[in-house]
Amino acid sequence: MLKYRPEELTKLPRSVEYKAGTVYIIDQTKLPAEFKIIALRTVEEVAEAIKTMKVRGAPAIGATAAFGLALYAETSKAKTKEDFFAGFYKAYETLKNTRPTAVNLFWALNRVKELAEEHREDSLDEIKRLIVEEAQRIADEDVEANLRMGHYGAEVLPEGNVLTHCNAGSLATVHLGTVGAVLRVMHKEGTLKLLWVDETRPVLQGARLSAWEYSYDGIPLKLIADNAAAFVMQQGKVDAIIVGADRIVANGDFANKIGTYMLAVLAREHGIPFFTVAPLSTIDMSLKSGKDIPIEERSPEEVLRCGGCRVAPDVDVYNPAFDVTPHKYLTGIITDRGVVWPPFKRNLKKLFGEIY
Ligand SMILES: CSC[C@H]1O[C@H](OP(=O)(O)O)[C@H](O)[C@@H]1O
Repeated sequence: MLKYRPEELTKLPRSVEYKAGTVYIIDQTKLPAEFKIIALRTVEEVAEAIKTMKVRGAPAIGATAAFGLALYAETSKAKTKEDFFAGFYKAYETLKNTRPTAVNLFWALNRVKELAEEHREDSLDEIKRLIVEEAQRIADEDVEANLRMGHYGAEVLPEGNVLTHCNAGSLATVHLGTVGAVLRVMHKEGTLKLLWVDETRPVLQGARLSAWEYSYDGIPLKLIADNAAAFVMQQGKVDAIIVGADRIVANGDFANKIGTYMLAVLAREHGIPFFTVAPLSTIDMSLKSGKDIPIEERSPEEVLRCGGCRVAPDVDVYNPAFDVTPHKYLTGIITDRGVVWPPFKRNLKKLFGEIY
């Protein structure tokens, strides 16, 4: 039973919206210094915003890409269906090639593409209308999924101090967050005593984004360097760890921001419950193991600089944006259809079998 509505859980606006051929996003590269909403008016601008992480976070990326297709549909000057679909597929490829790890991107793009193809015999105006409608539906469903996950997660996380990594908050989704929804419901219920926020080098999604959005909503938190997480756990100051996910595969292995695997091993060492939370649109049942997940490598500049200052000489850099945590370290997977417990391979298969 959902006790709270989004507006009772956060004062933030949605992270991405669409209106009449324009995609509006919060420019996350400007936070925390500046809260700025920017307008994206071409597919290329949408793609660039995803690539440069002006908008980031698996579900937010998916919804933004879907709105990119809506933007194409609503602004296309094509006179024939053949020309329209030629441009549609070009837009689809441009958006598909932005970032490789978060499966929500491909899930959202394919959902819109398949709908458009199913209605190829309809009028061009009807096809355009359906594309825009489906993109909006994807965004609205994300908010409802987050609301459900918030309630499910708050039921299973123990009362006390929670540690999180990166940002899987409202900014990483259309609204509320995945981790963010759980933390906000716990805060509402009085069961979240303190939130430990990992700064999350090199892009600092924790320090710049999580610290900003959770303090904005009044959640008590302490920001720590990534290297301090183990010490905080060793002092017995963490009662649970909850992180987002960019791709969960059929056996429960999952990709998430670099540094997640380290936390999982430490949680096991210290007997701390370790959860990931993600909607079904983040689960890729086509991959059997985490070894199959494509891991994005980003620019060396992200590591060579911090807060705009150069922090290292011009040396070789390895900058994987994600790592893969084996399912054996997971206590549970909080989804919008309930909590999935071990054995993950069997229970994920059962969950998807009941739905599809
Ligand atoms: C709610 S999914 C958030 C997920 O996405 C982040 O990656 P990035 O900031 O590179 O888009 C991170 O892995 C979060 O856990």
